[in-house]
Amino acid sequence: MSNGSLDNDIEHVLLSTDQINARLDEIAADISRDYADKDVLVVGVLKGAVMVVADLTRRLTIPVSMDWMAVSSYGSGTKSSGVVRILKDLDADLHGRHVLVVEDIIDSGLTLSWLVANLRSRGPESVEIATMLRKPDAAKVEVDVRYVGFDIPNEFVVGYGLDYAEQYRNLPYVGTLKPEVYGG
Ligand SMILES: O=P(O)(O)OC[C@H]1O[C@H](OP(=O)(O)OP(=O)(O)O)[C@H](O)[C@@H]1O
Ligand code: HPA
Ligand SMILES: [Mg+2]
Repeated sequence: MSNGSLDNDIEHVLLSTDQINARLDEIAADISRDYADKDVLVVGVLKGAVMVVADLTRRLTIPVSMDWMAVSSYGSGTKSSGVVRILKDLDADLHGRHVLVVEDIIDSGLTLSWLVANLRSRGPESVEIATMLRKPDAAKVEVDVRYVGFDIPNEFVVGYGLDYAEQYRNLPYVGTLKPEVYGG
């Protein structure tokens, strides 16, 4: 990890801040239309989804509640362990609610397939998913996603909430890391 600018460790930029913002405008318009007159609970999945939830919900023109869940399947590495742990559960009761799960990325799909099954067992009216990024070539399980920001290649990415060893979440764009960063 460099001591200089945050940008120094980035190999190439996959999605610029402008691209992310333009896509957020479109998805927020879709969600505002689809959920008009519904009692929506936005569930943000900590920690990666913090940026997406903040930027997406501010663009919605409908009232929503927000709640947070923390699950982790990656630890500090770059591969999903497939074992999902609940680190923090929701405060809200899901009975009769329209739940919109917001994620930063669907990679193997293991986290969300597990999470959606878990949330469905709590009696919600509906459960849908919005994700900023998806890696179609990395899918180990199919997850039915209603709103997708961008499909990206099967490379490890950082920024816009996504971390490597808890760093780079605050990059305002999405990029790949230089190989020497993983070298330690
Ligand atoms: O589709 P998958 O292969 O399951 O990967 C996606 C999940 O992995 C990341 O979370 P992580 O466990 O790294 O926690 P974090 O959000 O705190 O970084 C990401 O935020 C998703 O929740
Ligand atoms: O590509 C990724 N980058 C960071 N965190 C992740 N969690 C799943 N996939 C990724
Ligand atoms: Mg992570």
